[in-house]
Amino acid sequence: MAEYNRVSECVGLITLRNPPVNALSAAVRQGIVDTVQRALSDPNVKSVVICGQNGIFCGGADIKEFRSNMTGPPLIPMIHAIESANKPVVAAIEGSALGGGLELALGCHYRIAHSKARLGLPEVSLGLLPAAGGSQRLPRLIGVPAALNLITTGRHVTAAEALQLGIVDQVTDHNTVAAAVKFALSVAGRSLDPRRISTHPCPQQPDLDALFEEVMQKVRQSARGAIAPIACVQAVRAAATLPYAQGMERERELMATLFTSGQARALQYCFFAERAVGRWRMPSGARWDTSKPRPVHKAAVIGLGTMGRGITVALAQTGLSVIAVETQEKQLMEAKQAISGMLERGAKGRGVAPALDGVIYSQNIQAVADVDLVIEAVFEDIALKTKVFQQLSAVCKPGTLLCTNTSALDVDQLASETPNPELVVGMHFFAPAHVMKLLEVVYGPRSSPQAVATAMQLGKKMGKASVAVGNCRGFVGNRMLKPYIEEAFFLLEEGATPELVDQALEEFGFPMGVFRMSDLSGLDVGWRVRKGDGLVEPGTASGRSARIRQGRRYSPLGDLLCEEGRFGQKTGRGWYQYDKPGSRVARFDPWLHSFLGAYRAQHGLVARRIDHQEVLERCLYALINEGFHILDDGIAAGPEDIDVIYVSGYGWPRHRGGPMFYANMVGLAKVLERLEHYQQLHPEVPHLQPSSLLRRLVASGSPPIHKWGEAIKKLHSQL
Ligand SMILES: CCCCCCC/C=C/C(=O)SCCNC(=O)CCNC(=O)[C@H](O)C(C)(C)COP(=O)(O)OP(=O)(O)OC[C@H]1O[C@@H](n2cnc3c(N)ncnc32)[C@H](O)[C@@H]1OP(=O)(O)O
Repeated sequence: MAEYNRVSECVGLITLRNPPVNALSAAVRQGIVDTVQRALSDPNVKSVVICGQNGIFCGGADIKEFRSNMTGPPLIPMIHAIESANKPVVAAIEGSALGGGLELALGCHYRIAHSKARLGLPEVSLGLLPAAGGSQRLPRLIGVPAALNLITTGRHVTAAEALQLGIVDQVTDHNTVAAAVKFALSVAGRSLDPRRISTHPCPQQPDLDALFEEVMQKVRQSARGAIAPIACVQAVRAAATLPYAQGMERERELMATLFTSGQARALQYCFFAERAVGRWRMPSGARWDTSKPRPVHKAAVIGLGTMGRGITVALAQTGLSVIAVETQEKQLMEAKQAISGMLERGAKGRGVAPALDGVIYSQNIQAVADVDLVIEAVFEDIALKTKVFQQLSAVCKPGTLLCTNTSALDVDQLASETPNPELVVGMHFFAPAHVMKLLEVVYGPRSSPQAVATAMQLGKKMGKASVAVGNCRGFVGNRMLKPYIEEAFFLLEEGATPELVDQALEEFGFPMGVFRMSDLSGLDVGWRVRKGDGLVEPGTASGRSARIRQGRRYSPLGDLLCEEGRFGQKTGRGWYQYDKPGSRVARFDPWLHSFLGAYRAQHGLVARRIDHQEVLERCLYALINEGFHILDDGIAAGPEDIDVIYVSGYGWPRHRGGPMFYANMVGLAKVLERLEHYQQLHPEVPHLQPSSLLRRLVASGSPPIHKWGEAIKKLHSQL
């Protein structure tokens, strides 16, 4: 797993070999220990170069090993032996040097990077800290503020930034290993004392206490309950204030707490879940590895409202040519200006030229005749979308994929109105579409595997977490959101306040609770949907019957607020009040509280004390329960799909792994027991009725989440 060669007569070349990312598995660590020893004991070798095979230095510790009994030589003494070597050791960094990979490089005496390489200590995103000396060496090398920034965010830096920060000694555009070997020859015999980072003190920093206080405050705020970023600050503080050996001891203690934490498990689960969703499969048996995507060189977007503009930007930023169509001239001009601005700002942030020429604007749908794929993003109206799809079917060349950006409409119904339903898929983007990570790729029973593969590949190119899901009302994300929101409304009826519900959810880790989120997105959105469903009635009725609609409990609270013109932030009033329409700071609204009191009195409801635990259990378990229905229905292929959707699109705290992972952590039997408890109290609420899949999983001994797939298959085959 680490190959040894002597090159240029006197350079020992060690090559890490562990595809795909040369992770530091036990075998690789053993290989490094052995080959370093061999190089150091060979009198013909004057210096050593460490590189990785296949254009990648090292992706860090082997994350898969963390959940097993770790064997093999430990990283810290291995890196220490390299740093203590009496011959210069040079890291030749191509591709990535991340986590333990960068820590290994920091143990080397010199670092040469290819200009396209990326370096970073992303352990924080796995619920850990750089505990192979990284938290102690990096601040000594580049100073406390820069190290804090890198270690607490986990961000990857380019080779150019790494050079500027002083992480690497040289950047090359050519063969990195050749450059490193040449460099190693040039430094052979030089004193290595100044190159051993662990022996340096951290560069002086004025007002160290104030700096750490400020950073800790910022980190606590943005961490939303995650513990790793805080431990990272503490570890860097140890580097800044303690001798190296004591700093290492502190690093070890902090890591010991993180390593076994539920948060680390959750974050590592998210890492693998994000990769697992790319290996999609459909109930028909079609799969990612047997379905070839079509090439897409040219795409079109129809309708340039907020969503269409964001989608155009996201497509153009991948380098595709995009035809952007809007039939009204004024709207087309406004959209062109807005899209150009977004492209320019995006390009500035990424230090590249804006892809302004990549977008052609047109008022005429005929302009899309030769594109490979169209994303329709007109208003959410089935009649309008059907008309657009029929026009597209007539205009586009044969084989063009027709995608609809919808959050609610029936993709299959739309497909059935076109001559080639196999070419139709849904692409549910989230606003703003060029920023939000999530994309639900919705397939109907008639969508071809090739259409799904193409949409999934396009999503990946756009940098989205793309998840293939079946077609049903609300798809996965919004379908699960419905019971969550409804429970929040019921809690208000029973005595909670928007402040209490939001606080419980925000302490859990959501960036915003239900009501602040509803104020942000606009109460009228849900009102329109409920009206469409025939649920909204004039708000004069009172008593229990007014709160039962279509045979189930219903809370008209949201409708009543809308009748008052309280649509949220945009009107300056919603569940909270705002200084003026469009303001973002939610303030307590006495009107709302007396309205709730009057509402309860009118309906004969007596307010009771509701605590955070009840808020969490009712909102989250109702949402999770719907997730089990979705798995049972085959709408999502596995719990990872649901979890990625929730973490990347709905603000579910990543350090809690997603709703299904959370249920697994809490214990399926406990979730079932609490749902049964609330269902007994609220028999008129169907979404509290435990899903039969949840019951069956509990009855089969609550298998761990990675075995649910197997268990579901087995349970289905028994039906
Ligand atoms: C008490 C113990 C003390 C231990 C001290 C530990 C201190 C050090 C800790 C660490 O190093 S933790 C790991 C830190 N490294 C990372 O977080 C990097 C993770 N990887 C990536 O960011 C990316 O994979 C990449 C390296 C940038 C490559 O990206 P690319 O898009 O090219 O490929 P992917 O699809 O992401 O990955 C391919 C394949 O490889 C698997 N994989 C990637 N990194 C690791 C890893 N570090 N360990 C194990 N496996 C890894 C990934 O899951 C993919 O697998 P498949 O999905 O194809 O099966």
